[in-house]
Amino acid sequence: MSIFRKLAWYFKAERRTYFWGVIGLLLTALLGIIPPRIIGMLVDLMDKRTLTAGKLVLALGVMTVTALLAYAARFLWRTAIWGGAANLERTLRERLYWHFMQMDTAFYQRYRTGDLMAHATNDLSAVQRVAGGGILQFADSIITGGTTLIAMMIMVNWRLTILAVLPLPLIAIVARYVGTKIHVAFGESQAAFSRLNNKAQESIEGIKVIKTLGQEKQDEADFEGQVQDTIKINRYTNFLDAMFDPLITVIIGLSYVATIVLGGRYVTSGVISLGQLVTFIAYVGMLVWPMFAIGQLFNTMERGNASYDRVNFLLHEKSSIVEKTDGIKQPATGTINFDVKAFNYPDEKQPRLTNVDFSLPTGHTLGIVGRVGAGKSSIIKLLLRQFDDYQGTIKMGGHDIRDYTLDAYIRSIGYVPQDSFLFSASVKGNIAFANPDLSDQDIENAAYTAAFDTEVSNMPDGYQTEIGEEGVSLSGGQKQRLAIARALVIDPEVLILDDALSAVDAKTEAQILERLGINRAGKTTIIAAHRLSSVVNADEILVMTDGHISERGTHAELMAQNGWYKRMYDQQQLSDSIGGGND
Ligand SMILES: Nc1ncnc2c1ncn2[C@@H]1O[C@H](COP(=O)(O)OP(=O)(O)OP(=O)(O)O)[C@@H](O)[C@H]1O
Repeated sequence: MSIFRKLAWYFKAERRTYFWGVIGLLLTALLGIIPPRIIGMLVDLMDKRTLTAGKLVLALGVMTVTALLAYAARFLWRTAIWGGAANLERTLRERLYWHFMQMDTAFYQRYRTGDLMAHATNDLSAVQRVAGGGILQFADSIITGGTTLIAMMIMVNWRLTILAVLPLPLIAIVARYVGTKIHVAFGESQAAFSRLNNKAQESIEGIKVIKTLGQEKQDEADFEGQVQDTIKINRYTNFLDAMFDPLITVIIGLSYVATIVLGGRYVTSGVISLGQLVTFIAYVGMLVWPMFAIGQLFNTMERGNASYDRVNFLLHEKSSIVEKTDGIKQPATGTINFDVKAFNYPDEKQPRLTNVDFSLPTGHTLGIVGRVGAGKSSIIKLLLRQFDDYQGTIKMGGHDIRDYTLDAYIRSIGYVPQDSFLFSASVKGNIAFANPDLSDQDIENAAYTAAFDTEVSNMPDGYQTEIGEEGVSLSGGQKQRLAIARALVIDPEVLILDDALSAVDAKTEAQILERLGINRAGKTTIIAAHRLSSVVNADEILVMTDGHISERGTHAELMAQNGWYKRMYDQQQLSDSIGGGND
C-alpha cells in the first residue's frame, strides 16, 4: 500500500476526478446486480408458469434501462480513472524530462542513455498503472466484490455463498504468484529480444570490421547462441502462460460444481427457488474478475512502488551546476579571464588541468593545441560550464561565469565539437535549430561562412534536403561544416570550435577561417585543434602538455621558440604537401 501513500499528493490534487471514478464504479457494481436478479425472477415465473407478456416486457424494459445506466456509469469511471492515470504519467514525464535537461555532464557519465530511457518509459508506465489499473483493481475488488457477495447472501442464501466462494480466493493467489512469475519471464524475454536486436545491429554496423578481420564464423556462432537463449526464455514464458489460464478455469469450475451440488439440493428441498439458483450462478461469474483484481493489485503496487522509487531517485539527483537564483541575466560579454589552478573530473583524483591561465579580449582568437589527451577539451568543458567544480576562477566581462544564470551565459557561446549531433531533419532545419524563424538569407549566409553553401545547392532539394537516417548521409567534413553553420546563426559572442575542422580538407579549412575572420570581426573565437594550420592566425596559441601550458605565443613566436609547436608544424606541413586533406 506504500505506493498509494507515496502518490497521495497526486490523488489529493486529483481528488475530484477519482471521486467521480469511484462513484462510477459503485454505480456500475450496483447496476450489475440487477440483470441476474431479473433473469432469476423470469425463470421462477416460467417455472411456475405465471409469466405473462406484460411481465416479460416490463422485465426487458428494466434490463434495457439498467444497461443504459450501466453504460453511463462505465463511461464515467473509465474517463475519470484512465484520465487521472494519464495525467499522472504526463506530470511525471514532464518532471523527469525537465530534470534530465537540467542535469550536468557528470550525471550523463554516470547513467547510460538506455537506462535513462528505460526509466522514462517502463518505470513511468508502471507508476501510471498504479493510478489507473491499481486504483481500479483496488476499488473493483472491494466495491464489485463486496456488493456481489452481499447480493448473493441477501438475495439467495448465505450458506451457499460461503461454499461457492471458498475456491475463489485461489484465483487471487494464483494471479499473484504465477502472475509475478509470468511478469518476470516476460521481462526476461523482452531483455533477451533486445540483446538479440543489439547484437544484430552491432553486427550489421560492424560488418566491414567483421569481414576484414575474418570473424564471420565467430560472429555467426555468437548470434546463433543468442537466438537459442532467446528461444529458451520464450519457451519458458509460454509454458507459464499456458499453465495460468487452465488453472483459473479449474478453480472457477470448482466453484460452479459446489454451487450446482449444494444449490441443486437447496432447490429440490425448497430452500431456494430455481430462479435464485440461476441468479446465484451469474453472481459467481461476476466474482471472478474482483478476485483477479486482488491478485493483480499486489503485483501492480509492487512494480509501481519499485518504479516510483527509481524515478524519484533520479529526480533527487542534484546537478553540480547550480544556478544562482539571483544570477546575472544579461548576456555574457567581454574579456575572458581564465585562471584555473587545478581541475579534476568528478570521482577522479588526478588533476587534468593545472595552472592554466589566459586572458582573451573581445574580438581576439585563441588557439589551443597539443597531443591527444593533453587537456584541450577540458579547458573548453569548463568554459561551457559542464563542470563548475575547480580551483580558480573563470571570468567573462569581469564576472565569474558561475555568477551568470546558465541561460544568459550559455546563450553567449556557440560551440561546435568534433562530432556534432545532427537531427534527422532538413539542412535548413538543422542550421536554424536555435531559431526556426530565421530568414533564408541568414541561413545561406551561415552556410557560406562555413563553406557549405556550394554543396547544399548541389543537393537534390537544396536547403530542404533531408539528412540523417531517412535522407542523404553527409561526410564527416560536411557534418562539421553544417554544425559550424548551426552555431553561427546565433552570432555568438564566443565561438568555440573543438577540433571541429578535423575532417575538412586544408583548402576548405583556410576558406572557413578566412570567412570566419570577416564574419566574426569584433567577436571572440576559440579554436582547439590537432592541425596547427587551424590556429596560425590566432592572437595567442596555447600548447597543452599533460594538462598544463608548455608553450604559448603567436604562431611566429612559437616558431621562434623551436619547441614542440615548431616540430609539429614542420611535420604537418610536410605531410600536407605529400598527402592532402581528408574530406
Ligand atoms: N569526462 C571525463 N571524465 C574523466 N576523465 C576525462 C573526461 N574527459 C576527459 N578525461 C581525461 O582528461 C584528460 C584530458 O582530456 P581532454 O579531452 O581534455 O584532452 P584533449 O587534449 O582534448 O584530447 P583530444 O585531442 O583527444 O580531444 C584525458 O586523459 C582524458 O582521458
